[in-house]
Amino acid sequence: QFPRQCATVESLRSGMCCPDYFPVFGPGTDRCGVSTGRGRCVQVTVDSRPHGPQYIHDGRDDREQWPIRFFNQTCRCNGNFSGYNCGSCRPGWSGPTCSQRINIVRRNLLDLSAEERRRFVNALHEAKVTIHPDIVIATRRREEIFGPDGNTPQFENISIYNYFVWSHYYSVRKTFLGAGQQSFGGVDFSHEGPAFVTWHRYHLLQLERDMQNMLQDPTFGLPYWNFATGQNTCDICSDDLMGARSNFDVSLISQNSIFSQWRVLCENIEDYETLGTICNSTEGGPIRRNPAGNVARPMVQQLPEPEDVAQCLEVGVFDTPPFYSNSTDSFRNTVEGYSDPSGKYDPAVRSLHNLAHLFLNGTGGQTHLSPNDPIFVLLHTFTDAVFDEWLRRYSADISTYPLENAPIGHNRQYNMVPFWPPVTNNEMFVTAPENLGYSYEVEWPGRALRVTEIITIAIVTALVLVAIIFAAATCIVRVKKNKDELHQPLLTDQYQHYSDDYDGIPTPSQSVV
Ligand SMILES: O=C1C=c2cc(C(=O)O)[nH]c2=CC1=O
Repeated sequence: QFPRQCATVESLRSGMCCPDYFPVFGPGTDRCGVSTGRGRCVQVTVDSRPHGPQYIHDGRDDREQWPIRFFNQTCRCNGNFSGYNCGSCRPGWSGPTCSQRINIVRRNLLDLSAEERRRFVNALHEAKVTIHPDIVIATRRREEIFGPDGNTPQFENISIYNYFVWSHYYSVRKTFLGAGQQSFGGVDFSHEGPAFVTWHRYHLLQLERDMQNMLQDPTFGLPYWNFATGQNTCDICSDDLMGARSNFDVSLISQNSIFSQWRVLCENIEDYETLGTICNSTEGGPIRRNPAGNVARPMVQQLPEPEDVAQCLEVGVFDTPPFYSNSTDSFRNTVEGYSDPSGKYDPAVRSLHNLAHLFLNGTGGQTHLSPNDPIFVLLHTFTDAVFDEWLRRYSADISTYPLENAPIGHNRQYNMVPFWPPVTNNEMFVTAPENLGYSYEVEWPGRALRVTEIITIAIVTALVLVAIIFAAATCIVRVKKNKDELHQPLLTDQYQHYSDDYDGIPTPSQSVV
């Protein structure tokens, strides 16, 4: 969440997090790369518009008006410069002056060659075991951030992949209300609201960027899992991809997969909730996964259908009041999966993204843990591909993205929790190829016809056929009539013939047909 340089008593006390880019003349002399025009240190802007009624504990949570409880000054970068010290480029740009356009292609995981699959799996594992070069995480709430002695900032190093896991946990954690009091769960900074799509988009961009830097490969792109197969099997759960099922325990991953060795972060949810602590970088047990194995909930034993994606893309309004998990006719609530694929809200339904999570039936199906299963990355790139297609089809119409009264964290101008430097939901509401430097190699299913459409087409076809038959019959009758008229001898000729050689028996030319 915060740059290592800012995890100090001085930085926290001053509220300034503007690290140097290249401090030739000593610390603090090149904040935000100011000496080379990269950026400068400015006041943080926070969203102070009202949030929706779901959150009732204002003043009790560090994530309110993010990131003001920790820092009120940050770098603002010029042009295409970006990052915590303006030392990197905005997504879609590269080069020493960030003036070269780049486009990263996100492909279907199943289309990767054997060598590409191997490289992707290895890259994920490297991210799991490589300490994040820039970022550290807070392991205590702001109230306790200086530690028991009041002078020891409570931050920890974390690996690149585990930071991805931790960010998701931090965004969904309950609000601690004090020892002996039940933590408040009616809060989620990344789900059940319009920020669902923008938050997860930035979450993926950040992992992709971190992995590009780690691999020193600026072309590295995260693949996607097209989970809308309608099947009751996980087609990417093979040992060359996300790991097959173990032969020894149905809910574990095969030992032939590196992912069987991964250990899960943020498992001790009861501790965090009762003690008011925060998940740290300590890992616990293995990833659990039992696709289609939830016998108690048959509805989540089958993945979404291709048709569901097609239908969801027909929902033309981005979000609808109350901008929550009970919104109806909302594209966001439909792709998130609280509405049925046509957009109708139904509390009993789980579809698209939610259904894919629940189908996994294990670590990947529990919100505070789900990114621990690497399938999360692929499930969300596909969800993001659907969002991007929606943005393309509807010209990124942001008019129904609420400026206020969305659940806390979800207003258009809210800085997404817990990212640093501050980035608003707004900034992710743009088409990816043109604005964020990546695109999806994907073909969208055509939409099957509705019953009313089938009936209309049948009626129109029948009417057209009747019209054609009628026209043809009229034509035939006319032609026949014309022919008859042509073959009808003139009366005078007839008289002539009869009078010329009449012998009482008409010749063939004289017979009347
Ligand atoms: O990790 C997640 C797990 C989820 C479960 C549901 C549900 O609909 O019950 N939704 C989820 C979202 C997640 O991100």
